[in-house]
Amino acid sequence: MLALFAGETLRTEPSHNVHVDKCELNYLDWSCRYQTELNQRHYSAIMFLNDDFTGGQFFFAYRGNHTAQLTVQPKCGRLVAFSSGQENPHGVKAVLQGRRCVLAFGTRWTNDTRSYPTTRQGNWSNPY
Ligand SMILES: O=C(O)CCC(=O)C(=O)O
Ligand SMILES: [Fe+2]
Repeated sequence: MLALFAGETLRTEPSHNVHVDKCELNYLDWSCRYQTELNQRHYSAIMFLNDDFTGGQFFFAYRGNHTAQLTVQPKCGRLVAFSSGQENPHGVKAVLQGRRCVLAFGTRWTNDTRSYPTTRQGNWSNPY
């Protein structure tokens, strides 16, 4: 059953599909394709900037499917931080009403100062 409150839109598709920040997921076998790019993320964080909307929960998904394992209710000032690899597939449920604002951080912890190509070249590999 789906309850709809005043002003909400009927929307069920996620606002942000389940994904992994560090790599591109192949949804057929949930394997990861890594980029050898300097912008590859190691750690991610999301800061919620408001909570005057409905829906839009952040969730960590079970590996291998798109359902929520752990849901985080957006709250202004709340920070969710996690490592960016395959261990943390996540997404955002449908925003039903209002505007959802977040600040997304991505960090890369490495002493590696080599420069990497900024475009995908051939097969991707994980240098780490
Ligand atoms: O908006 C969010 O809560 C998550 C966004 C996200 O997962 C991302 O930018 O990679
Ligand atoms: Fe993400």
